[in-house]
Amino acid sequence: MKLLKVHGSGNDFFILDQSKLEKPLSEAELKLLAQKICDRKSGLHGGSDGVLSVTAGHNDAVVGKMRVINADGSEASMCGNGIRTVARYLSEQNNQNAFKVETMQADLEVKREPDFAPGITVFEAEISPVSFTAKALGMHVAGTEKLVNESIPELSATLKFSAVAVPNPHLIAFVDHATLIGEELGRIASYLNSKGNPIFPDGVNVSFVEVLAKNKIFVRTYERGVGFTNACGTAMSASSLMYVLLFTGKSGLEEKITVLNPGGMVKTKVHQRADGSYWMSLIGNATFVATVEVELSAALAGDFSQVSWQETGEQKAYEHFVRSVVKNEL
Ligand SMILES: N[C@H](CCC[C@H](N)C(=O)O)C(=O)O
Repeated sequence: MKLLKVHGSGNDFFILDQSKLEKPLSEAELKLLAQKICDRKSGLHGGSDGVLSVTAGHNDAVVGKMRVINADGSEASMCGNGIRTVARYLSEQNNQNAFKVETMQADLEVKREPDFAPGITVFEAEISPVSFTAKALGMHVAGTEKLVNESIPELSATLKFSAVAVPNPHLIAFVDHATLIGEELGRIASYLNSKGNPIFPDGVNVSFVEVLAKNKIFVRTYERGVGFTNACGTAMSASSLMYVLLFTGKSGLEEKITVLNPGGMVKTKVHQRADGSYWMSLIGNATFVATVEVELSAALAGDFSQVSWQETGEQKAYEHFVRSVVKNEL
């Protein structure tokens, strides 16, 4: 079975193109495969944040379909960093640079963009649909249908939170630098992703955001189904939306925002449609790290003793990009 090790801003995945398999995996196999190969200790070559399953799109205009399986085996409706890598994979498979990718709730536009630096292939992805409703978020906060810059005393006596689904659920707080790098994020996020918590019973991605300058933010995220990751594309998009709504207002629409994260940097734009709804553009690297071959039966058993791992050489270019370009942005 062939896999492709990829990352978007250091948020890493294995792409599994199921259209190349004799028989698609069962739901149970797909879940178990993610749990086995993603494990950071016992997984495939250091594991990953998740698996991106690619299959044929629902019609010719939609080049492929992406499903997102987190490292714990749970499925998410969207993955912003992941869809850029799937877009590049489908672009090279089909020799197209602009097309749509089917996701759980929408067919999303993707397109090739100019490289950020030598060897840094870049794609732009549409992040949509966006909803603030408690229902879309799976959120239960007493008497709260929409949470925008409000306190949640059960979580924190000081922080103010916003909740937005893009369409996966995000809880976001704007904080100072000490809080950004402190323990609060892990404490709050692990509680909200613990079994039986009454606020987000299905879990939630939690991000702390520091405003570094006008149209420049730093986003640190604890992801549902994964834990702390280098970056979370939907979180960076959701944080950009909240930055515009809470700090710049309408003048911030259509402006390019630089979003830094522990794994690197992306650019975002926030758009508003005539009907008042929002969507975002997420622009960032789609790095292919290695091509991988492993027997499915061995992978499902967590046996990675007979794996073929061929590095592409792109990771060196990415690390140079982070050292040179990204560090200068901080
Ligand atoms: N952990 C997320 C899915 C992956 C999203 C993230 N990796 C991204 O780039 O958007 C969730 O359960 O909603």
